[in-house]
Formats: sequence, structure tokens, C-alpha cells
Amino acid sequence: MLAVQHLTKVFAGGKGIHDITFDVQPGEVFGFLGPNGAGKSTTIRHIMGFMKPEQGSCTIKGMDTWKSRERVQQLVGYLPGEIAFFEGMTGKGFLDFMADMKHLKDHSRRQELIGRFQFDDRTPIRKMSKGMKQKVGIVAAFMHRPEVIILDEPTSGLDPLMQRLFIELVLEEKERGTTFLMSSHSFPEIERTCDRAAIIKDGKLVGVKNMHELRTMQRKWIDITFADADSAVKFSASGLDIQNTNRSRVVVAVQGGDYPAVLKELAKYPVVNLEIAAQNLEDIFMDYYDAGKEAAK
Ligand SMILES: Nc1ncnc2c1ncn2[C@@H]1O[C@H](COP(=O)(O)OP(=O)(O)OP(=O)(O)O)[C@@H](O)[C@H]1O
Repeated sequence: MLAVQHLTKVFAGGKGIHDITFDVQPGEVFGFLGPNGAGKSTTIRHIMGFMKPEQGSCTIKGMDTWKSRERVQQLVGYLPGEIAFFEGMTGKGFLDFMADMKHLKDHSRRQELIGRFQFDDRTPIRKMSKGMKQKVGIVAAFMHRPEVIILDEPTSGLDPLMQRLFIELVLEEKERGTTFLMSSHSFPEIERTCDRAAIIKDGKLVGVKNMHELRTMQRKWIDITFADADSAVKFSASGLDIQNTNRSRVVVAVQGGDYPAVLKELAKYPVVNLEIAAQNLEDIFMDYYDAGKEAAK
């Protein structure tokens, strides 16, 4: 659906992006994670056809996004990192302008989205807070139900409630088969929405990781309290991955969802309490990222 091939752009100061290659499958939500200045927006601007690649190319549905930029910009739902508005325009004026550009006649979806994100579209944009402007941008990106939506840091400036609403909206559209590329600084946002995510650093792609696979790598720790110390001793001798024992308490580690073995063993003893802690997915992701850095040296 979307492909970036060897994309390279070096700015006058030497910063930029170098040999970026990845693809996004139809119906996939693809995340783009990286610190400030990593090259996320530069990559996205190329994908939208706002910049001409120095080397390499970007395609959406087989169309070169530079050569066919007018068509691409009409087709794709896009939320820029910073929205450029005309002086004196209201939210409504901006959305009317965007709807005209997309030849959108039916405004019912737009009204529904304004209702969801709760803002007054008659407010002049220069009087809007960053979060309100962001909401206008989100409505503009989603209102024509595009097949492909590209979002550059979509939740920046949104409060936690609005961030949640936004994530629900992405998941709903994903159900309908919409393809997404979204950049973010926030791992939790990527974790909750994406199928795969790429990390970009200093203009280079460090790695692409499948989020579902990442979940199977997640370790869980089950903290069990038995009714008596004798049961704890017997359970600890079962060959499971025991992490810690203390009288009637035992902590056992489980990886890759291998619960049946633990449950089978547990069923033999009187258990009075169970607590489960999970390894932070972000830690696994960052381990992978550090490994990528080592490999790149
Ligand atoms: N037009 C430009 N001229 C010169 N340098 C630029 C230009 N645009 C971006 N850069 C530089 O290229 C690098 C990548 O910038 P980019 O905006 O793509 O980063 P980003 O990952 O989107 O960062 P952020 O999270 O801060 O938005 C930065 O060092 C930036 O200063």
C-alpha cells in the first residue's frame, strides 16, 4: 500500500535522512518512533509529496508520491506536525477549504467527529489552543474516510481524555481496513494502536518490530501465596522458572504465554493469592533498539 525505498535527503547542515526503506501493508497501522530531530517529519513530508527525494522514492498504491503528488494529497488523510492556517480563518473555514480540496460533499462524518472531539468550529484558529488546533487537524485528516491516513505526532497537545478518544478512532478505522502511518514520541500510543513500528534515529532506520511478536516476548511474573510452606517447597521443585521463594510465597516467571504448565502444577496445591506483573513492553522495545544500535556500529 505504501512503500519507502532508499529515501535519502541531506540538508545543508548535514542533517537529514539516509537510506530509509520500509513498507506498510494494506490495513496495517505502522508506527514511526524516534526522538526529536530524528527525521520522522522529513520522511513523512516526502511520503506526502511535499519534498522531492534526493535519492530513492516513496509510493502509495503504486503511485510515485512526488510525481503524482496532487493525486496523493487528495487521496490521503494527512495531519501535519504543525498545521498551517490562513490568517483570520475559523476552524469551519479551514475544514470547508479542506473539504473542497478533497471534493467532499457529505459533511455528516465531519460533524460527527467535531461532536466527538468537542470543539467549537466557529472559533478563529489564531485564538485556539494547541490542543484545539490539533483537533481541527484530526477532523480534517479523517473526515473524508480516506484509505490511507498519515499522522505526524497526532496526540501532541491533546489531554489524556482526548488522546484516548483519538486511539479509539484509530482502532475503529483500522477495523474498517484503513491503512495508517503515524509518528510519535509516545511508546504507549504506538503500543496500543500499531501492528508494526519502526525506530528512527539520527536520520537512520534502526529497526522495524512487529508489536504482536513483541508481546509474545513479554515476560510475566506470577507471585503466588500458598496456604502452607510445604506446598511452596513442592511447587518450587517442579522444574518451572522459579525466581524467588519466601516461606509460603513463590514467584514464577512465564514467557510467551506458556501458562498451562504453571496452571497444571498450581492446581495440585492450595493457593490463597495470585498477583501477576508484566515486563514493560517499552523495555523490550528499547532493548531491541539498543541491540540495533550495537549492530549498526
Ligand atoms: N528544511 C530544513 N533545513 C535544514 N535542516 C532541516 C530541515 N528540515 C529538517 N531539518 C533537520 O533535519 C533533522 C530531522 O528533522 P525532522 O523534523 O524530520 O525530525 P523529527 O523526527 O520529525 O523531529 P520532531 O520529533 O522534533 O518533530 C533535524 O535535525 C532538523 O533540524
